[in-house]
Amino acid sequence: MQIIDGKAVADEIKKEIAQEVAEIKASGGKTPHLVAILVGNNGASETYVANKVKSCQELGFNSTLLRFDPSITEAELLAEVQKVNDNDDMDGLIVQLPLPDHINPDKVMEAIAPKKDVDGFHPINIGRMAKGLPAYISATPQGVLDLLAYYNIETSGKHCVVVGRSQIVGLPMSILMQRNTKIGNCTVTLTHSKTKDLPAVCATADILIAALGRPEFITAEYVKEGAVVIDVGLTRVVDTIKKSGFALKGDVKFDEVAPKCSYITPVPKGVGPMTIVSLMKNTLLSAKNAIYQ
Ligand SMILES: Nc1nc(=O)c2c([nH]1)NC[C@@H]1CN(c3ccc(C(=O)N[C@@H](CCC(=O)O)C(=O)O)cc3)C=[N+]21
Repeated sequence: MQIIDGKAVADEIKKEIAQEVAEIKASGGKTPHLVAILVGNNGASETYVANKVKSCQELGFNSTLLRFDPSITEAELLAEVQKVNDNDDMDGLIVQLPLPDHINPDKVMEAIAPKKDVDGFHPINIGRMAKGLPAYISATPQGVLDLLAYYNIETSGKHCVVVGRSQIVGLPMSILMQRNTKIGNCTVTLTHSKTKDLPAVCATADILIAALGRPEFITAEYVKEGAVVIDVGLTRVVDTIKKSGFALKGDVKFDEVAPKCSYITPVPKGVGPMTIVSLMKNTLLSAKNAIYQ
């Protein structure tokens, strides 16, 4: 059994990106600029956005954090998105989710110019990704692909079971794993809350990707001997012993599942750090006009 070290892989890729950005700057090219919009003050969102801004600083990117009060109207937020769309210096825009209930996230995602949609959430990018055309691929699924590639994990012909059909992880993950690409060519089963006999279905997986958002839901009975298990879950659970008052839990009950696996990602330091790296990579692609000319 091998534990996939997402943090170490992320750090290595970050070094490569920083090197490339230094070269771009030295030759007078465009410094990548990522803009993050944060509405309200959700504790977890604060941490994630702070991590993104910090990564920009480490890699030599410019970054702008636009914070808005939770009372901002949908129309006002859409106008703010438009301002970023119209600003040629700004290469990438992410609007941190979740948004307050009175704002429709789909409307906001659709308002972001596809060429600045480094989250890969715009219908154009999802459609282009599904067709195998150049597109921004959403950061978490891209991070999972990069981890599988880094560890030379064979995917072709394997049965991949994805648990969870979210627009930002489960659904794109299932599309990516079946594509005719180096990491791909899986037979994919996308499971969700209405799936019958979920433990039995999961137990047929060569590659099991857990992205349902329920802490420690995937126990040993869901896992086949020798499977590759990728844990995308990240839930804050109250833990009064911890200084922060919470512990981070994945969707997989690590201690009982790990002994059965060939490879497994931990939480934290698994998929999470790769998500941020993917976002940085997409922002660099945007600054280079590599996806949209
Ligand atoms: N528009 C938008 N784009 C996103 O990409 C997006 C989002 N909204 N909303 C929330 C999710 C969540 N997400 C994470 C990013 C980094 C870590 C990460 O760095 N995790 C560290 C630990 C972080 C910690 O200590 O809390 C780890 O797993 O080791 C986790 C989760 C991006 N998201």
